[in-house]
Amino acid sequence: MPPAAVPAEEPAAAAAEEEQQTKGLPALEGLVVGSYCHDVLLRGGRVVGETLGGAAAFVSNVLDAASPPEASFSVVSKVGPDFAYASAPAPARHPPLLCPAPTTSFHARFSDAAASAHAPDRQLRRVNACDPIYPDDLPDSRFAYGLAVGVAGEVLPETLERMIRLCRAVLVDAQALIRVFDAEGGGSGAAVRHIALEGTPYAPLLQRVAFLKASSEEAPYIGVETARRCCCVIVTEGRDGCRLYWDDGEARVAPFTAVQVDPTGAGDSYLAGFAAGLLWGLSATDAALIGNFFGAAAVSQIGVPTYHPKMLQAVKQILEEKAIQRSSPCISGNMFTFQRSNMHDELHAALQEAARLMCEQRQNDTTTDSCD
Ligand SMILES: Nc1ncnc2c1ncn2[C@@H]1O[C@H](COP(=O)(O)OP(=O)(O)O)[C@@H](O)[C@H]1O
Ligand SMILES: O=P([O-])([O-])O[C@@H]1[C@@H](O)[C@H](O)[C@@H](O)[C@H](O)[C@@H]1O
Repeated sequence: MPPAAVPAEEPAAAAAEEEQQTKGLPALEGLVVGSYCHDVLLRGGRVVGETLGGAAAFVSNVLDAASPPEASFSVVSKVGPDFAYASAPAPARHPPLLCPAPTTSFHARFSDAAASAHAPDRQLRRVNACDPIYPDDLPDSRFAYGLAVGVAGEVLPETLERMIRLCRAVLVDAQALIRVFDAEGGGSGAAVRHIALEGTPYAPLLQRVAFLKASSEEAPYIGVETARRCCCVIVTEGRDGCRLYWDDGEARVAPFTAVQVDPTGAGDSYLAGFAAGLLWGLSATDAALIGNFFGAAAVSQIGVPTYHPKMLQAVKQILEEKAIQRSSPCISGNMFTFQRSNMHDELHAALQEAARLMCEQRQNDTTTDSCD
């Protein structure tokens, strides 16, 4: 596999220039690109939740909670004048860019049928779409890592291309690349479908991406066997955890127990937890445990979760202890380590204890409504 963010066939001079530009970077600064949205959760035709959504909201929540102290990040997100989460009581913590178009909005319909771990758990309709994020909307700075996390096609191919130029390593959520939106149906919004990644303008960029994450529902559209030759592919499998595929290896990573009340944001929180794990210096397979942990935390609450301070303290302590064993954060190095380390099982067991705190918090919670 080539070094994470350097394209295999890019001219040496351009690669050298890019390397030069990324020297002197603020150690672990990140760039999150994707818009916030309004989520309306429906069950049996009844609204059971209205929340802040968009991968950027879930991702920034996890990065704020779990990144190492020296790591900071910027969010590039667009919303309209109707954005409902600009101020208290629960504002989006990283301010978005304001556009004349309305805020992107999704209706998520949950079915009553018991879902298997791999069945689609919701039908999504996009009701409003804000403006795309253009390359010029990105800051003129260099970043250690970037997360491309669009939900409504807002991360344009040229925007992803610029992210790849600005960031040493880019992690991409497949939902930013393969979603298409059918024609609006009588005010009820556009149905969300997937198309094959191959043949889209994003496909040639894959070899310059470090990690591509897809849910098991999205995985058939990205073509895991082809994609793993370009970058490390992560397939999340709901309550079964996840699998990683790189060019010459693969790994299954065990999940954490959770009481699922709302699956929204699990994939987003997973990706941010995974990135945080890399920032702490873990190998990809070990970092996937942090992804699984925050995925489980996301399904335990409706909307963007709040983390119990005791639980967060426990997770940070675990990561600090494990970080003592790291040589340098993988994300700021040239190469990633993929294999599980010999502390993988120990890390899982320690996080399982923190997950237990999360379940206790949930049991003490008086909320009775659930989307699941
Ligand atoms: N019911 C669950 N119990 C425990 N962990 C879960 C559950 N659902 C999701 N997760 C965690 O969140 C990750 C992402 O969830 P998944 O449903 O696969 O993604 P998406 O939200 O994109 O459909 C999973 O890999 C797993 O680690
Ligand atoms: O649940 P998940 O796949 O991680 O991500 C979700 C998106 O698929 C959805 O479009 C958006 O409205 C949610 O807020 C959330 O970002």
